[in-house]
Amino acid sequence: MSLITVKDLSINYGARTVLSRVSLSVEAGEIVTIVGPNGSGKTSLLRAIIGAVKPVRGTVELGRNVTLGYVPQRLHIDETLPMTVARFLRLPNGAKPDMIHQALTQAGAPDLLNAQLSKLSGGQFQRVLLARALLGTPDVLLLDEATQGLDQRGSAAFYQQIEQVRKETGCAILMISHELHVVMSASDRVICLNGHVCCEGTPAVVASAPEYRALFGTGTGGALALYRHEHDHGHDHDHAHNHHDHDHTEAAE
Ligand SMILES: Nc1ncnc2c1ncn2[C@@H]1O[C@H](COP(=O)(O)OP(=O)(O)OP(=O)(O)O)[C@@H](O)[C@H]1O
Repeated sequence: MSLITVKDLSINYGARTVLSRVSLSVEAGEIVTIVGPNGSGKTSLLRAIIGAVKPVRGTVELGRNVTLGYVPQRLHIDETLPMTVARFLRLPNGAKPDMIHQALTQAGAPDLLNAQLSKLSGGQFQRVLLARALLGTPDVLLLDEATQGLDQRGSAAFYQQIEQVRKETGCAILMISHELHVVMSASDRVICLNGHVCCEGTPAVVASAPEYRALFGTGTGGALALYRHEHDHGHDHDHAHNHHDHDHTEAAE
């Protein structure tokens, strides 16, 4: 059984449909990356998986005893409030010091224990959020654009840490990223989302799919083009749509 099975999921905000009939699954130990333009419903999908958004259609099923760890896109901390990393990590469930130490070590930040949250750099803060998610010893780690605001070196280091976490803990990872050229190599599977699943498969398969190229262009410069691009490719054109090795049916547009 899959760790996560999303079937035919649709999400509306008011009258607006932001996700339409999305199906996907996450298997043990794999790294799956979701890419897609701004506003394509990536965050909404993760939030539906953790149960924070209620879908209007479809289901999210977790495998038996599967636990999720969630690293949000951003978290606002009151900067005037003095709080150490240790206290922040102890807060939700009263984690024990040795668990906190282990989680920080796995997140690549064992030295931050007594640092003040407000003094951390963006990269350090992301590692603390990662440690917080790891405290629950998750079977699947969900990461929402965890490297936003980091420079390229910082985000490459963060993704290396993620691969290290998978190696050490065996957990699966479902992450959102816009840094395609960085995550492509670190992903077993890529899902390209734009209100619906445009295409999915191994990084190589997705990179050469016409749906993906229509959104991202080709080459590493495509990541930038993504943010200027309107979703203007049709799904009833005469070019081939190879929806590789998965069984979802194309969502109605
Ligand atoms: N709580 C909400 N109420 C109303 N609209 C929302 C809500 N949350 C998100 N939206 C809208 O739904 C659409 C999808 O948002 P979502 O954050 O899921 O996309 P995204 O792909 O993660 O975007 P980004 O890459 O910018 O983070 C956006 O147009 C957003 O403005």
